[in-house]
Amino acid sequence: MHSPHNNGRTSSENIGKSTDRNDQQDRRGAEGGKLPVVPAFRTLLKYMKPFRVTLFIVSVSTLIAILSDLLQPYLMKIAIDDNLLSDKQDFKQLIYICAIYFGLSLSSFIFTYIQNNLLQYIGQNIVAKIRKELFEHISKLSMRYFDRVSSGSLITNVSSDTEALNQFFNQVLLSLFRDGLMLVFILVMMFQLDTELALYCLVLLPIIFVIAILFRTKIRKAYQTTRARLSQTVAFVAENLNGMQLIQVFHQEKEQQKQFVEKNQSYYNANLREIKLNVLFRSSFEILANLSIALVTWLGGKAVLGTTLEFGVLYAFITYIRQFFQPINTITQQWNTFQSASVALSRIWSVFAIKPDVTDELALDRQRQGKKLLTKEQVEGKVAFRNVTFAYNEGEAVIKQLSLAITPGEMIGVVGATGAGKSSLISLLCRFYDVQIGSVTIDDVDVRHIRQADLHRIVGLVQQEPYLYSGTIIDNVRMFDETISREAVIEACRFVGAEAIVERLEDGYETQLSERGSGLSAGERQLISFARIIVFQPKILILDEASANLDSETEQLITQALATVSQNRTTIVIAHRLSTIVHADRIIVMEDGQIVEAGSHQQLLKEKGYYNDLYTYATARKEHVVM
Ligand SMILES: Nc1ncnc2c1ncn2[C@@H]1O[C@H](COP(=O)(O)OP(=O)(O)OP(=O)(O)O)[C@@H](O)[C@H]1O
Repeated sequence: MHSPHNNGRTSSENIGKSTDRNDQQDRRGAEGGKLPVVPAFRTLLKYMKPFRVTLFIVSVSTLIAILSDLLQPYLMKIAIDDNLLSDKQDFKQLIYICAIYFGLSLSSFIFTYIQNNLLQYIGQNIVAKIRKELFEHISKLSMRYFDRVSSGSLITNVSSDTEALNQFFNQVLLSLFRDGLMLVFILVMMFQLDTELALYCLVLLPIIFVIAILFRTKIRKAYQTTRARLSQTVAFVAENLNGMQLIQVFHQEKEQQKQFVEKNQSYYNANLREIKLNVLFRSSFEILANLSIALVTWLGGKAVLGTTLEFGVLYAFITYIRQFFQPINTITQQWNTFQSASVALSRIWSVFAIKPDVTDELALDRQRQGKKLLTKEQVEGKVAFRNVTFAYNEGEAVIKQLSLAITPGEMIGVVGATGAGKSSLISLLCRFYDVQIGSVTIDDVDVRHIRQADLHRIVGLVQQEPYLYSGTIIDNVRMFDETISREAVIEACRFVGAEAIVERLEDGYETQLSERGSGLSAGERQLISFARIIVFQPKILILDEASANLDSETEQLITQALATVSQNRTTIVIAHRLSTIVHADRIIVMEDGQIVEAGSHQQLLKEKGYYNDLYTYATARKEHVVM
């Protein structure tokens, strides 16, 4: 039986399948780079708006830092031509020049520090905000979305894609700001010093651009391949961690390791190619820079010897050429970070663009029309499925024209062969999915007219494999809701009979649990989630009973706990062991998305149908039926 939350898709077969899905998604993600870059960054501007003033301070600081840097060679030129190589011997002016030089270095340091920190502050804030919104958005998406997209892909979206954005702010934006302005100013200074030499240097610009464009396309492709392969590797690891038990049980370790080695190798190859291209690109720039210095030394040197150029000017010029290549190098180096950021942005926005299938629209419409919404406080607990048809995939109905009316406080047991549609039925009541035909109502109100937040307070679900979060037992029972007191949690555990189990643990209620509920058996985890129910007091309780064989002591505890928590509460139990539901008010038997038998235990035995066969089989084997 599948729990409605995870849909039970964790077979080793499915691990492979969802990795394939992932591959497709990653390929789509890699192609995301082809999406228009401008709209992707325009949306980002919206996030930058609140930081307008800070951005202004960053611009001013950048300007001051650049000017401080660029005036230094000019100052040296004055020192060389007016003092060192002249007859004036003006020591006082030389000291002034040195003092100003030091002052400029200090100013460059201070304003670069301010600019870097402020830009980082803006970047970190925006990335944290996007990450938070992305997580919120993903948590609101419908189960249909999680059926399609693997968790590995989403982990990549929330972690590495937002990290790529982080680098965009730390590196690209900083470089565009600082190095772009620096280039312009260096050119101005060069023309100011000597127009002819400056024009020779300008000749290099087209060559630089040709090299940049040549490499740009190649590096971009290499980068996209690297990222797509990294996502595939991360997704593969995530899938494997989720399905580790199955992998070990089915001795799939070697096969999975083989697949991982292949993925790892292809990621390694892609990485190496990207690195090689980058190194080649940078080296080409070094050669060009050195070539132009040699050219200027040759041309300028001749002019100095012919006394048409002052030595100080040549010195300053050569310094500017070094400084000229550095920003170009940095900007072009940032090109792939920029590429990765635009791919990441496209992927992030495409997740944001997905709208949940299940929404509060109809409930909000009702509210707008001034009608009262159903909340937990008013609910009596009447549940009805009216002529419901539901399909996960179009044309493949798994619930077929099913009708079922449950009175407040009634306890219903649901049995049926695997795939009969039991979990799907309760998924519809919890509104993990919406029906295609018919309706599901609570107290005669369609669940689509109840706000999801209210619905999930009205309907409490104990899953087949209850999910436990990283945290203490107290946290897990009260679901991190600090308004619920520790005493209330302890009382709830006592009420459902989980007290003895908790007290057996070394740290008692403070025992740290993990995702897989470390140290607790399936039955014990269910008892903990019964305590959750008591704490949150839903009006309708759904129990997807654990299919694992429980020891008779835990099973007895669970049966007692169920009897306790189901009192005065509409309860639906998907039963794997008939012993749990023998005393139910009504038992329904499902087959192929329909109810084929319904009645009390005694009535169903008399009917001599499926239920009777099941029960006879169980008693003949003197064990509880596990389906
Ligand atoms: N998320 C899903 N996407 C597509 N098909 C699904 C999904 N979940 C379940 N199904 C299919 O719907 C049908 C009913 O499944 P459901 O889980 O409701 O049955 P069940 O009676 O609870 O079975 P089991 O006891 O094995 O969990 C099955 O054919 C199943 O393969």
